[in-house]
Amino acid sequence: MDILQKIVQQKSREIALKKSLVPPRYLEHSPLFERQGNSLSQALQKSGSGIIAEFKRRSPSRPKINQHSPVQEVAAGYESAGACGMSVLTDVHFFGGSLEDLLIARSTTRFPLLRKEFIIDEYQILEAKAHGADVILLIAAILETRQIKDFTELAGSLGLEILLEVHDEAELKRAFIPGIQMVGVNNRNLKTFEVSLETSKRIAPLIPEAVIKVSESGISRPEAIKDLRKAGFRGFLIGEHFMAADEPGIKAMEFIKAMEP
Ligand SMILES: O=C(O)c1ccccc1NCC(=O)[C@H](O)[C@H](O)COP(=O)(O)O
Repeated sequence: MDILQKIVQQKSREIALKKSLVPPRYLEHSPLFERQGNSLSQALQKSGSGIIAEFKRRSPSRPKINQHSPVQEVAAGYESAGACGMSVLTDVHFFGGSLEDLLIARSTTRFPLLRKEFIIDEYQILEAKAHGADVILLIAAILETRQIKDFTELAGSLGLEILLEVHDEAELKRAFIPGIQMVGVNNRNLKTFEVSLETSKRIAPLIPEAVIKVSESGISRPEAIKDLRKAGFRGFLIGEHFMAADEPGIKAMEFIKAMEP
């Protein structure tokens, strides 16, 4: 069983339990359900840094990244560093994140927030809205095309944008549907955990022109951004490189300054 299959197995158990404890209609009572979303795709379009800075405590490829930084400090740091948005990992079991982290990030900042989660059920989309997300991630590798259509429709009705994540050409071909605002190419091979920015460059020309391209994972040098921009990318999702620092917000600020021409 590969890592995504393990995560999905765990996720199915968690969702069944959550649904029995908090029925979906209760999520709709969250005051955040009325909040108008803040568009990440527009923020990325308006040039700026293009950085989507991630809050990530640990991961299957790196068991200890940062156990000490409070999410409110990191969120405020990323926003004042000039990031276009923030990605918050909400998976508890494999990444040490939580929905509470998302809620705290929301209460601290105004910029767009991505719920970084392994979404396999509509319930998780309602949760994302109820906890202040502006964008959800849909991972092609764990979803049928039908589910991507249904989830995109539900997200749209709630004012949430979609970042569709692909790892290769076949996934892009099968999973991309109109209505998706952003496509993210994940540079991390989830079987070996190796990262290669060449994956982004290879897949970029196949992504429809009108869609915002995001390069995800393994970015640690400001010079890499120049290269990825040339390949057509407007967004750059960076987690480990910032979070491994003592002060992720300061690290992000230095990185964004170093990107300036
Ligand atoms: O990061 C992992 O080890 C991982 C393993 C299995 C599924 C997903 C995983 N990461 C999620 C991500 O997409 C990254 O957190 C994100 O792109 C940022 O990557 P990085 O800058 O390399 O931390």
